[in-house]
Amino acid sequence: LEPVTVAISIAAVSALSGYLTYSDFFSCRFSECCKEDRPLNVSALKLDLEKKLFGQHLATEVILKALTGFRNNKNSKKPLTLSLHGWAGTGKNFVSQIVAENLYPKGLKSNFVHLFVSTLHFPHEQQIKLYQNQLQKWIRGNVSACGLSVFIFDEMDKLHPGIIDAIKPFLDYYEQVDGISYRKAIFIFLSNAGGDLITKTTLDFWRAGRKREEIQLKDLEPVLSVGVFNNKHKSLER
Ligand SMILES: Nc1ncnc2c1ncn2[C@@H]1O[C@H](COP(=O)(O)OP(=O)(O)OP(=O)(O)O)[C@@H](O)[C@H]1O
Repeated sequence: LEPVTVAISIAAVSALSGYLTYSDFFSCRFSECCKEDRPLNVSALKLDLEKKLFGQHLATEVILKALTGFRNNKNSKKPLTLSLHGWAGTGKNFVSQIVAENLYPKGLKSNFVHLFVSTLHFPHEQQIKLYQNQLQKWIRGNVSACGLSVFIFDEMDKLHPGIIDAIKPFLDYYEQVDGISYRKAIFIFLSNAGGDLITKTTLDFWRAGRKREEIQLKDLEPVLSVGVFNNKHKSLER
């Protein structure tokens, strides 16, 4: 290449990138953008969880740590998977909404946040094959459009094992699946399973005169893994 040609190419490239940045700025101002590299505002998420979510010190701690680590890691090896357990009305959907809003201002209404409710979206056992295909297409299509897509599955305890099998390939350590990388995606699973075991542990702490805030994840994990995952959720563990 002659020097003049190079200079023109460079000028053209910098003008083009200037134009792209400019148009990106405007399009993101007026419509929603998927900014995979935008850093997570950790203080805002912390404040939101501490101010809005009541009595769930473990969920607050774990979610904050997991999301911060995941979003700060430029080389995550697999998607972030969070599994939230508890009785009805303990705030699992509420906390997912807080997480979604901290990733995308539109929260659950964002084009990049997808909420599935087992009994609503996958009601008929005889349609499992169709659901599997549609769900896999949906996940694939949305992650290829936005790597930082969020998928929330409510009522996991009512989800057909076939649907869990359809989700599983996206959760593993793969560089790419069919040319798409799922390593920046976030999957949140909500379940009532184990709610009774969590309540029993909490009651045991109370009977022993210990504070609720003293309960640690290690007090619940063994109980949940034996009581929940070794039972109904075998297919998620496989
Ligand atoms: N820990 C909490 N802190 C603050 N508000 C809460 C909490 N738990 C529940 N709520 C309030 O109750 C509403 C219902 O809770 P939510 O739907 O999140 O419960 P859930 O655990 O998802 O229940 P389900 O298992 O029935 O889906 C929330 O929108 C929120 O207003």
